[in-house]
Amino acid sequence: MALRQHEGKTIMYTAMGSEWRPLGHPRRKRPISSVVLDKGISEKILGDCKEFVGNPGWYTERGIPYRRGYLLHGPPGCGKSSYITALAGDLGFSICVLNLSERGLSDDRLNHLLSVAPQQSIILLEDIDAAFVSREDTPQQKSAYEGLNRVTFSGLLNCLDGVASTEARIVFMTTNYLERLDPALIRPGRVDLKEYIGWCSPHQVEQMFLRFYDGDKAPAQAARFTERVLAFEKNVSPAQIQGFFMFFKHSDPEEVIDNCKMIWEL
Ligand SMILES: Nc1ncnc2c1ncn2[C@@H]1O[C@H](COP(=O)(O)OP(=O)(O)OP(=O)(O)O)[C@@H](O)[C@H]1O
Repeated sequence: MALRQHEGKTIMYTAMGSEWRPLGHPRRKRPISSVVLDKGISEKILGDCKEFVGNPGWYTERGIPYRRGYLLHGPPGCGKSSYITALAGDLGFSICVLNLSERGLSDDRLNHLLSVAPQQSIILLEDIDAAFVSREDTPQQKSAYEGLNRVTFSGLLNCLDGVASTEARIVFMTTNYLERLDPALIRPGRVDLKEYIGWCSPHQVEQMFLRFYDGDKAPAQAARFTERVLAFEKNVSPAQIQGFFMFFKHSDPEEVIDNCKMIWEL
């Protein structure tokens, strides 16, 4: 009954004390095609996850813990969170969001939470760089973190290594700053697939346009829009383009093309 009620929806969980609670109402599944990534990236990650979820035997036969870690890195507003949400929907998984910087989240509590996470869920550790400083950072930077009741770096590594269960365990981490992460955190076994989710490529600009505008003229208009945007030689995120299209949502596509410099001004 509960399952049928949530069909077509993605449940987000947040940690409350030592348990997981649904965060708001289940969200309508976001189609994975609505997140426009550069060519091949979405297929690569989705394919990897499906392969993993569909082959428990491969892991047990080899005595390998049945878990897989992913890291999406890149600038803000390029679709990391949106993609993970859409991916969860596609897999029929829920998402357990953990904020490692949260005060009061000790190593023990983290360990417990990971072991009681709902079945068929993705564990999402967002902005993983904010929780820890790299071992190469200065003592001053490190001391800012001391004295807080928080997860320790080695505690997190232990928890990640210990996340083993008979069902598929998928952990996603995101960061805007790959270079700030300690190599120990992202070594194979903890992070098995790393993917850069970056500023829009020409392909993405064009696809974003086509998601908003249709009709016979749309392909030619999308090509012109892309050319104009690229002529500025500025980085642009899908979130910026989306915001721009929303601003012009009642306008004619030609007006949208003519005003594309506003992408960076809204
Ligand atoms: N690649 C994309 N395709 C379609 N929409 C996108 C894409 N990237 C971002 N958006 C839109 O921009 C907004 C912000 O995106 P999102 O939160 O997924 O970015 P993010 O990369 O996770 O950013 P941050 O690093 O700040 O967490 C969302 O409303 C989303 O719909």
